[in-house]
Amino acid sequence: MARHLALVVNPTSGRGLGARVAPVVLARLEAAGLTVSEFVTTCAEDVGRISAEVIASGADAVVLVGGDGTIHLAAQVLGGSGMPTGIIPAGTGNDFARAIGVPLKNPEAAADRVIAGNTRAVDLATAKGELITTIMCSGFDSKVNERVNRMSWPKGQSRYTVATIAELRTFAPIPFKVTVDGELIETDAMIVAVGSTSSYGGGLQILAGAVVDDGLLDITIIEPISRIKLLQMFPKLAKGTHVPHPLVRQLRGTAVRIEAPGVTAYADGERLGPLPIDVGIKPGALLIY
Ligand SMILES: Nc1ncnc2c1ncn2[C@@H]1O[C@H](COP(=O)(O)OP(=O)(O)OP(=O)(O)O)[C@@H](O)[C@H]1O
Repeated sequence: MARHLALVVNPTSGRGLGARVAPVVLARLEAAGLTVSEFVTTCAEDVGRISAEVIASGADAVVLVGGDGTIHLAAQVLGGSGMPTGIIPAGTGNDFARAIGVPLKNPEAAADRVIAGNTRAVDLATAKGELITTIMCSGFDSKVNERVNRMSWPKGQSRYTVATIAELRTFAPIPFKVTVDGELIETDAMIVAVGSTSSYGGGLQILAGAVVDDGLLDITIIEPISRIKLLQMFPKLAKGTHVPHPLVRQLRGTAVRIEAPGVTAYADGERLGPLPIDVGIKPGALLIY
């Protein structure tokens, strides 16, 4: 029986990659005999609104063409709905797609996962009444994120490199209180990150080893290290080989509270709000291809 899919496209993702990828994906899905309705978003609000309309319309599945910001917006509606969701990576970071093993640079292969039709449920984190599809960061990384969002130049991934170097000049360790399932850790730290997937910033494995469907949050605390050592750690983050470092602490739990003065947390690359923030987990909240 032909399935009816809704293709929700953020044309601005990946500086226009979303718009370029969408026709390729549409053709692939239709060639496989699927009926596809395409919706191109014109603003951020469209992503949630269209996702809600797609669920109400009785479509069999939704396929998102976009990056982590698009997935975050759609997940607010699709999370807990039971709606099978396909992901076609078209962002700059694509960390959620990376976590669930979707081919990152081959939209036709990503579409083939939808065509194959196998689904599985993955966990989503929760904070401040929002669903988080990747990682909430606080500390050096959220300050870099804040700086990136203020920058108009350069474009793309290199903004992170420029912002990281700029932030390093003034950053000092922050006094954190991290409570994991009732156990309080008080420590100065450079970074406290929590989430259900392993990477942010386009593949930096800050939560190396996180499993997307184990019902647990992973937490990484990077305790005070020199600026030069923090900089040296970044290439290791890309491979996840920073973990054996004695000042990198990894924990798991289901309820996490993070407190620190003057820190704004970011989640899925978007501003979440000032600490303190309680993070929880909704096991199996999103059904993905
Ligand atoms: N037409 C639009 N439709 C949807 N979102 C839009 C639109 N125009 C701007 N946006 C904004 O674009 C943001 C970024 O989209 P997205 O995350 O998909 O791309 P990206 O930033 O290139 O990728 P990544 O987050 O993976 O690095 C969204 O969070 C949304 O706020």
